[in-house]
Amino acid sequence: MSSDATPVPPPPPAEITFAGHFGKNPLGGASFRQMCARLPSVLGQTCRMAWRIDRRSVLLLLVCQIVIGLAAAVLLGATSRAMAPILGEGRAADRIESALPALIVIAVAVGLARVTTALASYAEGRITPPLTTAADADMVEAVCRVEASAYGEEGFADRQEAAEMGVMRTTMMVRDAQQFMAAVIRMAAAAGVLTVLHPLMLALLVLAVLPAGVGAVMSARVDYETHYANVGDRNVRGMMRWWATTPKLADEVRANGMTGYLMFWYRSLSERIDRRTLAMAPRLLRIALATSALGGAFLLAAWATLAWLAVSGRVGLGVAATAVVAVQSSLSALSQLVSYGAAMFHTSLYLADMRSFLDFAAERAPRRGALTAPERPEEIRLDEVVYQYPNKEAPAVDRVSLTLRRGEVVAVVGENGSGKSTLTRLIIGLYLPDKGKVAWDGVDVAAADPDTVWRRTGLVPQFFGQWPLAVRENVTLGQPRTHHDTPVWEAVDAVGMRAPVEELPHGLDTLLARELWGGSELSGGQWQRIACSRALYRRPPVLILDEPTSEMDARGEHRMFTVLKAMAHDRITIVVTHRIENTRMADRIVVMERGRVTEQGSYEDLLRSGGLFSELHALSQDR
Ligand SMILES: Nc1ncnc2c1ncn2[C@@H]1O[C@H](COP(=O)(O)OP(=O)(O)OP(=O)(O)O)[C@@H](O)[C@H]1O
Repeated sequence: MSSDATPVPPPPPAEITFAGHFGKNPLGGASFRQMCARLPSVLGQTCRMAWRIDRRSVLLLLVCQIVIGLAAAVLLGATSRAMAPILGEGRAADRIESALPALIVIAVAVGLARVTTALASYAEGRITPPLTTAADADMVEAVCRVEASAYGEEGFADRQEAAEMGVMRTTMMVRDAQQFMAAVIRMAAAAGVLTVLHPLMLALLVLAVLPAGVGAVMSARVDYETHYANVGDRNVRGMMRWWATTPKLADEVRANGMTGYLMFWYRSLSERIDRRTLAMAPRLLRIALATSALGGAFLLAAWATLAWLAVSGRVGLGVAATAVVAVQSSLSALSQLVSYGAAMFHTSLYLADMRSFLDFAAERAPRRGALTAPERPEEIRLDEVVYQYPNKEAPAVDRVSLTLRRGEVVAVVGENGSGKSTLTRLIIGLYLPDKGKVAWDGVDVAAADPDTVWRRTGLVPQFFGQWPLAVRENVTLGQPRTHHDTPVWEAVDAVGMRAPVEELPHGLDTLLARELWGGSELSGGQWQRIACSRALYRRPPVLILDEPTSEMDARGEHRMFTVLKAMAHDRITIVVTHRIENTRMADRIVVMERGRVTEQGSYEDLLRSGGLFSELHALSQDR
């Protein structure tokens, strides 16, 4: 029986899986043969990626592999030649002397193999870091370049998380491929020698190692299944880790007593991930035991066959001794082949996720057309514009027709969720309408190169970046207009931030990141002023401010609107605001309700009309 006195248990984290209808486990229907068949394509993919990065190192790596293989073959041949005199009749000194040429060849082959192995690892070390950097940069760029609407698609974040694993695996893929190739070459050399001795030996050896190969691939499969089941949870856990530990939210977390819940939540999620991982352990153990037992039995048979061949006189003692070396060598090469083959197969699964995400992102890169947005648009016309977010029942913006003119300041007001922010994003082409048209001086934004549109826009969003960069870059966003700081100071002045910036330890050079060594922090309102200065610095022909003064003091707000008004004559300015008093400065006010524009007009007109605007105004006065 629960009562108000018994503490209510905290809710556990929601169950999240990557299995939404866009996520498809590539292992779902793959057979063992199909999986093995992936290896050549992974090898090819690795080669192509590495070739693009550093051809000389790839060539060096290939030459090294061939030399290592040849050295292994020469070593075995020379061992066979040395064994005959060493195991023969006569004085020890004479036997060693006649084996000497072969022994020297062995020493040279061993030395050569060591040197080339070192060179191969040097070449691999040169390829891997830039390869990983390239894969990582490709990922970041792919995400930065997609249409903003793609972020809302189901499975986007989970697919991205799965793809990140592919980026991490690139750190191992060249080494795995190199070791795999080296094993193939060593195998070929040893197998050649063994086949000459007795074909049965080779067959038995393959049988001895094959179970381990099957086991490694089966284990990789189980491991990937676990990874796949955990992708969603790991994604959320990673995000939650940031939210729980970032200094930006430290006050909220502490003062609201949330630490306990966050830790419970984090641990529950981690334990759920661990439970899935541990549930796989018995399966992995069964695979390991079965395959080791089978492999051991076949290996025993291989040694027994060799003993039988030697005892029955079918091969000489010298040949049998060489066979021992060849068996050992091919056994280790086969094990290497199997374990790196499995590792490559494993990597291929993650690379497939990475590839599929990059393709998914490429399909969502803007493909709008080659029209150029006008340099300084005279008017932006919205014609029956409709936009609905994925998985939403109703459009956020519904059949809106509106004309915005240069020199005009338009204020957009309306209750929370009425579609104001979405409307501003449609005006500047961040989203494209599902129906209807947004045109800048007649140029359809949906058919214009988005870069030409965004070169002409400045946006202060509700949630703006507090970039861990210097003050200067926080204003210019890395797009300086001049070699000197005059325009930066103008933008800083316009929002009343000169004195606070001058008081910072290094002025415009001060790093705005308290977490980083030497960084400083601004207050919430000061950050918002900096965000506004960014938009002013750009001097854009289309300026959009979404609740730009929500955190500012009265002086800052007054200053901001005065500046906006002063610079409004040669641009289209749109201000979204909840402070009805602020709309006095606008030439026109647009009122939104449930995605529709229900009223338009001047401050006085709307007050008189008795609609939602006058109601909101009355509420704002009723304190
Ligand atoms: N990224 C998104 N994905 C899905 N739905 C969204 C997204 N952004 C907004 N919405 C939905 O679209 C509708 C309009 O949201 P919008 O942010 O445009 O409203 P708003 O008028 O700016 O609200 P506020 O005054 O709270 O800022 C809301 O129902 C909201 O839930």
